[in-house]
Amino acid sequence: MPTVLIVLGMAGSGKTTFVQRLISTLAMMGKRTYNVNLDPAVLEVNFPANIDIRDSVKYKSVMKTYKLGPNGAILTCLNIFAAQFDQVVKLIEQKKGQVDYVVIDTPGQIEAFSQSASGQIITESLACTFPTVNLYIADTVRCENPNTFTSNMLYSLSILYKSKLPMLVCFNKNDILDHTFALEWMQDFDLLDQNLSKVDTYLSSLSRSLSLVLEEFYRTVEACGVSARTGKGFEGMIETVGRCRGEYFEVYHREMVERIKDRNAKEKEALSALDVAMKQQQ
Ligand SMILES: Nc1nc2c(ncn2[C@@H]2O[C@H](COP(=O)(O)OP(=O)(O)OP(=O)(O)O)[C@@H](O)[C@H]2O)c(=O)[nH]1
Repeated sequence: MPTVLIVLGMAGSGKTTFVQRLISTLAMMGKRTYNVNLDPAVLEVNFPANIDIRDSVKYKSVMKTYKLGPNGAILTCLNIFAAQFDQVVKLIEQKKGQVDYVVIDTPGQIEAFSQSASGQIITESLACTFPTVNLYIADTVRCENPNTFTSNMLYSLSILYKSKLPMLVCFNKNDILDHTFALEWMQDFDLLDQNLSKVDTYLSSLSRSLSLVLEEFYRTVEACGVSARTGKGFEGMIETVGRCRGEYFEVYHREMVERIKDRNAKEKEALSALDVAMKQQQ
């Protein structure tokens, strides 16, 4: 059964470069990948995509037809694609004996996928069929600012809660700046606090209060440092993905099946109530 890796991160964090490096590292390790591009607005896909959202929905014509701006058009393309996503799952299922990893690149604007209904539908469709792990890409250089570090941690926390799937935070661009400080901040609140007081603004005191809330999250989540540009840290990261896959089976899968069962039962109940109401009206 292949492991699905959903690559998410803020604009410019290096998602696409990361996906390219991930695919090439896995190939060098003798692993077979099935690659999916979910960014409808990208001009060129710089990795060998087996499925490309742009083959099904045309971003420019969606913009024109529905008179939408760039973000609205990305959301609409994802909605259209999510409605046919069961076909993508079927395609991957057919390949499951020939594939070790399914690698998914998401749109540049993180919220278009991570906070949208279509993103949730796509994630759930994959995760109820295959072991699925979210890879959150954070820009290490930007995280040097403790407020930006906290924003990234909050964002990944919100994705963890929304998707209820194992999460691996990858501090990218560690060829420019070593990521060890970020791992230390995740383990040592006092150290982060000292750094927050160096940039003492209203935002820092908010970040400080939020950091206490985040302590539990830091205990749950896996984190590592990588450079998508040089490939540094990728083999270790792939090893950690293996642990996350284990967690999916031990913790997350059972909860997901229960959640889906519960939702289906509620939908069935609502439909039969609607049926009764319509019959009474006739
Ligand atoms: N030094 C260095 N630069 C990197 C690394 N990863 C990505 N970059 C650079 O960061 C910039 C953004 O990278 P992308 O891969 O386009 O990032 P993205 O998150 O996909 O960007 P959008 O999809 O446009 O939001 C590019 O200039 C990359 O060359 C890295 O590990 N090290």
